[in-house]
Amino acid sequence: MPALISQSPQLTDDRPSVPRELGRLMLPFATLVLAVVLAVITAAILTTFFIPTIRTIKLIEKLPGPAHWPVIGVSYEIAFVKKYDLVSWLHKKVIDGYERVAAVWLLGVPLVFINSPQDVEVILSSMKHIEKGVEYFSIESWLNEGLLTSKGKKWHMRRKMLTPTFHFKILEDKSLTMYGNAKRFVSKLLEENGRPFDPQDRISRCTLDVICEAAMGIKINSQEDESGSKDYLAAISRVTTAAMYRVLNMYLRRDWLWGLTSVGAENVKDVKFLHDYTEKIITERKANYNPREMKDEEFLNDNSVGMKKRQAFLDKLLELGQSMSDSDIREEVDTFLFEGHDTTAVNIEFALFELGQNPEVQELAYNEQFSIFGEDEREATLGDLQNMNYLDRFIKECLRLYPSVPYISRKIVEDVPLKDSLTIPEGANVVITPYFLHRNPRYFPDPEKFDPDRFLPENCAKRHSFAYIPFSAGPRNCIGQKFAMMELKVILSTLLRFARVEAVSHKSELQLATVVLLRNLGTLKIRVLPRNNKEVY
Ligand code: HEM
Repeated sequence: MPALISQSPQLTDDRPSVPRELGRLMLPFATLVLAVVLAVITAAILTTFFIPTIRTIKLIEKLPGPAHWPVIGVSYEIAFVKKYDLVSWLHKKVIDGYERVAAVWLLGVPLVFINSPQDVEVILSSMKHIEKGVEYFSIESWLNEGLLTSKGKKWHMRRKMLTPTFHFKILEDKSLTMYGNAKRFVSKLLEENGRPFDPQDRISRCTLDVICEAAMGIKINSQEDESGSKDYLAAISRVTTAAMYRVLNMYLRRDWLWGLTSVGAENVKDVKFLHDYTEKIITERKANYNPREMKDEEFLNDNSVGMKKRQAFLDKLLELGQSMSDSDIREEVDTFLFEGHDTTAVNIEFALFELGQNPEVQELAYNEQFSIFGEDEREATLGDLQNMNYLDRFIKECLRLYPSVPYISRKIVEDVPLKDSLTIPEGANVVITPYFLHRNPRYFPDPEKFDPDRFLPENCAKRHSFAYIPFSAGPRNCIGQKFAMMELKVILSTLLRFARVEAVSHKSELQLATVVLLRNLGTLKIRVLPRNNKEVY
């Protein structure tokens, strides 16, 4: 072989060598790749960037706020903020030093943080500014146009239709369901035999069982057998984390670009899984739902309008099957399954933590339970719940320090004049943060101190009613507020009656982060011991 090559040197020289040929092809190829990359980036920027009007830009520049690049604003900075640093970053940027409002730009979106209860009242009480802000795009592929994210006529119609499904008469009927699940929950905590553990997973399974049984009419028994909920809860955790990531990296707003990223690709699969999960719930309820059998539950006496038909949530949707498509029903089930279990779960986690941190508060709460039930092991009635004044204050204090929904926003559809000649212009994205409002020392002195007595009637009377808004307020407040308060009371009352919580983790270990809801990112361990050697069953 070497001889052959050396005998025909001209032939080899005349023909272009393979590397040189490749080299010549590489240049146009690289140019093409570069052009495609540039086109993708340009398309991403053009389709992602929100284009404000000159008027909006001018009016926003008149509002107080931190120094930042015009229009692009803090987008480059926020993309590098770690999720556990977001709370302190927001505090430094738009809360501290801004008693009323602070405006910043985020990739063309004018964000106006409203920090005073008086101004919050103007926005939340309005019937005009009821469309959700731009951040909600990040959960739309999952919740579509369910009640939380929908707007305009669709929202009005659905809200009117669904409000009666959370009427107190319906709730009264659900207290037994809640109590059964609460007892199962406490007995599962006691199975840990006083060892330190993180109760997060057990709490989520309990609240998921409650919402499935009480609102969807199906039993998934995930407290007994985690296989029915494990993948659902894991997918919820990933989907909410991905939503937060996307809000912080707003340039990933477009679905096509989002789908090209690894987080986005996983998110598409998770959303499909969550939709399949809720479809199974709907199919199961459809198969078992017999309107005739429900008669006693459905027809409840309402003194103002005579006999009125009231149904629990999913049955109402199924009854309207003709006017609602399968995907209409699914988007509401997705919304209520998530909102109905995760918001209460995160709050119960913080409540157990605070019971452990404050043994004297726990004793007062227990004494109240003892004064109502004594040694009796009967279930809690609606009347009992109404007599739990100290527990009510304890829950309110938990929701003050740890509002499950720490950040809400609205799209401003026409200029909003505030007092002292401040104007929030049309097109602004107003942000209201219950987390920071509830820590405003002007309304809650020594705000980090855990003190249920802040909610004694005489103390509440002195405070602006919009200084405390864990369930938001106005027309788009939480539709499940009464359900949530009742569930929190039933679960915590049952826990206090049969068990005692001891702290293991310290307050300094809290790692609060906004991941759609307010979550603790680390583990918060507690010990649970039987109260007076009482058996739960
Ligand atoms: C501790 C528990 C809860 C808290 C702190 C809470 C808080 C909130 C807040 C602040 C909003 C307004 C969100 C916004 O404007 O973006 C909201 C809306 C909503 N909540 Fe709750 N929630 C809780 C429990 C529940 C439960 C148990 C359900 C269902 C059974 C529920 C269903 C909803 C729905 C569907 C909306 C949207 C209402 C609308 O826009 O018309 N929530 N919630």
